[in-house]
Order: sequence, then structure tokens, then C-alpha cells
Amino acid sequence: IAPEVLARLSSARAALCGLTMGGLTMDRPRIMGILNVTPDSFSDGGLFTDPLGAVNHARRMVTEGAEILDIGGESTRPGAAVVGIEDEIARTAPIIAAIRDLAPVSIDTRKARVAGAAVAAGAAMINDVSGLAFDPLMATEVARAGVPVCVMHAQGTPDVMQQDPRYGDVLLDVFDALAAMIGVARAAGVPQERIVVDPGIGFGKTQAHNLALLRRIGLFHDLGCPILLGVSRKRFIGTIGGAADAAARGPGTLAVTLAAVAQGVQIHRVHDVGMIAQGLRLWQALGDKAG
Ligand SMILES: Nc1nc2ncc(COP(=O)(O)OP(=O)(O)O)nc2c(=O)[nH]1
Repeated sequence: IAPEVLARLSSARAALCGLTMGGLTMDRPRIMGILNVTPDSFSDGGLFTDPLGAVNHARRMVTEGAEILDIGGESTRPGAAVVGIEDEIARTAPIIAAIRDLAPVSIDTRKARVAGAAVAAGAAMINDVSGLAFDPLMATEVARAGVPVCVMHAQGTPDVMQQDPRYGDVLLDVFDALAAMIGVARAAGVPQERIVVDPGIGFGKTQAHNLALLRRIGLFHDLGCPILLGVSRKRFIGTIGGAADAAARGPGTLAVTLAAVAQGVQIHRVHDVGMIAQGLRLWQALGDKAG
């Protein structure tokens, strides 16, 4: 099946997944705006640690086209330190309460108690970069909270994941690992239609692994869940695109995002919302036969 046909079929199937987060269906690409309230995130650490700055940035991203806001209080870049639960809650819960009416909010955390506090503050989704593996209580917490969860693949933890990542076949290995995560979530009581999958670009992957995953990312539709992709400003974009400064990697991020849209990827987690939203509008106009 031609990739574009596969993408349409997959998008249709994903739309039937019925994931609705704040009423968002998965029948067209959605932008998830990144709100890192951390001092050390790899590309924007420290920019939004003051509450007013964080709220203003959230408002600007929604104005520019973000339909989901992903707030994180702990950097998961290679080598990052683990943040204490109370600190992570203190960083995120008050901001969630302040931005919850702007757009559905996702909490980017590996810890069940942080996720619970976030949902209590108004979060509408849990984004776990450890794929429910870091905190044994997370799967149960997700089921209790009754909100969608993104399970992301990572090989190893941030402190060691980039030292020597290896796979038999990265596509099939990641596919199987995500299928197992879906099994863990379902066994804990999370229904299939509340599960989103993410291959975890840059999380225990070489550049070659990242490119192999991106070339065939449409394969993951066969897991029966919407796909979330986080490539924004990541190292491989800087290396290939020649942009040493992470904040200058928006054009490369847009190129990779549109390639993923062509394979039916539904949720795009990005820093440069305005740039990506503009690109998506052109992409959709080109695909709109009635236009
Ligand atoms: N689902 C999902 N969540 C993620 N959270 C953080 C990062 C890392 O990017 P960023 O948040 O910009 O950096 P940091 O982890 O340093 O805060 N990437 C992903 C991703 O690819 N997918």
C-alpha cells in the first residue's frame, strides 16, 4: 500500500480510536505546545520558571495554534538529574491550575503522585516518557485519573540512554515494546481508546535509529492508537540541518513534522508552535481537493 494511502487508512482508524481529550478528535494533525517549567531543559530551560512567564507563554502558544499544552517540571534530556516529587509538583500544579482553561493540559511526568496532583489541578492527559516503567504506581494512577495517557518508548533512563543504544531491528523492537506498554495500561484498567503511543525520538536512539523510526513511523498505527511525535529541536535535526543552536532548529523540525503528517501522525509536540502551525495550514491546503 502506498504510504499516503496507508496514512489515510491509519488516520481514519485512529480517528475511530475515539481519543477525545478536551474534545480533540484524532482525524487531523494536532499541535501540542511544550511548556517546560524547568531550569535545565535542553533548549528552553529557565525561560518559563516564573509563573507569569509560563502562563504568558502558554497563552501565546494557544494563540499561535497549540491545541494541547504539555507541561513538564523535570528535564529528561540525556544526563538530566531526577527531580524530587514535591519539587516537581510545586513547579507544575500551580501553572496547570492557571492555564487549564486555555487548552487541554498534558502533564509530562514519570511519577504517579505528580500525575495525580496535576490531574487534580486540571490536567487532561498524562505523558509518561518512561512508558509506565519508572513508577510502578503510574499505570494504576492513570486508570484512576480516567484521562488519556501517552506511553513513550525509551531505551534506558536519561542518565545512560545515549551511551550505547542498540536494537535488533529498531522499528520492530520499539513496536513490540509499545505493544507491551499498551498491555500494561490495559491490564491496569486503562481502555484502549485512552492510549496514545510515541516512539521516543532521541530516547536511547542513535541518529540512524531516529531516522529509521521516522521513515516508517506509519507502522505504529497498527497498534490501534493515535501517534504522538516529539522531534522538536532535537540533536539529530541540528546535526543534519547544520543548526548548533537548538532554538534555531524550527525549520528542520517543520520538515520532519510534515513528513510525519504524510504518514498520518496525529499529535506533534513542538516548541515553535507558530512556525509549525503555519506549515500545517499550507500542508492541509495542498491536500484539500475542494480548495
Ligand atoms: N511524549 C513525549 N514527551 C517528551 N517529553 C520531553 C522530551 C524532551 O524534549 P524537551 O521537553 O524539549 O526537553 P527536556 O526533556 O530537556 O525538558 N521529548 C518528548 C517526546 O519526544 N515525546
